[in-house]
Amino acid sequence: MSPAGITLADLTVCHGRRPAVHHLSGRFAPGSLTAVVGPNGAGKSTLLRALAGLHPAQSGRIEGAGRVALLPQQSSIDRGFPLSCLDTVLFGLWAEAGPFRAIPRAARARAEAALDAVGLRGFERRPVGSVSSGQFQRVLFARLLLQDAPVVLLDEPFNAVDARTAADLLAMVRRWHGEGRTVIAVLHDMDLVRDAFPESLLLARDCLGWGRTAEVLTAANLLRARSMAEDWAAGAGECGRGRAAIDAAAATAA
Ligand SMILES: Nc1ncnc2c1ncn2[C@@H]1O[C@H](COP(=O)(O)OP(=O)(O)OP(=O)(O)O)[C@@H](O)[C@H]1O
Repeated sequence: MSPAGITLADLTVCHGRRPAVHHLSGRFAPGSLTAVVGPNGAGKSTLLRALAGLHPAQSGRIEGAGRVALLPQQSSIDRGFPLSCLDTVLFGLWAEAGPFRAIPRAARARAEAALDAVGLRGFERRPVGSVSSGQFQRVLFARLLLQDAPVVLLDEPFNAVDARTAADLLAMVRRWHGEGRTVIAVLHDMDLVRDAFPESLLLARDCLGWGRTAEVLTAANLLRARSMAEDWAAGAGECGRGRAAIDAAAATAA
């Protein structure tokens, strides 16, 4: 697996005119394992979607993301579609194969192997609407396995799963890290982050810290993130720095 690093250069990502990620600069080193943490509404999911190319930058740049595999938040997925577990895994190849091409037999075999690897052998034909939350999260991890991307983006991967499933999925995350993939996960469990994630990015729209987890997740930083969230609950403003100011800042830095 050739390692992929991702650089963010003064990245701002908006919903409408409101910034969800605000002038974020830094680098996910190749092969790093980073937790993205912060209060509700801090911009974590928006950042992941931008890294996956699903949400455009308002200003600034994302460099080097290349081929990524995204695990979206489970709550954002409609399981009402009559799709089988195997088809859901195969869905991961649509970006490469296109929606109207036949799925090669080898890909089907790989998808079956991926379901097997996450402990769901025999679930191939089960409709995704009929499996539990934890089983569905395993299906989504199987999809990531099939995608086999150098960058893996995980949005709250251990939400609504039991301890056994969380341990199995965390083992998979550690394996990806060991294989040299760049892994970025949105998480709320600070104990887990401190225990298993060497790097952290603390976001509250603005970046409050990015680096070694112990240095980022200080009591002072976490308190500041919380108070920023309380401030914006009263009403988020537009980005105060206009295009001209951004260009001037970039020119000064160059
Ligand atoms: N589709 C959307 N349209 C408008 N605003 C949105 C949309 N999605 C998110 N937002 C807003 O953007 C901000 C950041 O949302 P985002 O989902 O990225 O935060 P988050 O840190 O992932 O939150 P959480 O921890 O609750 O999942 C929030 O204020 C949210 O209300």
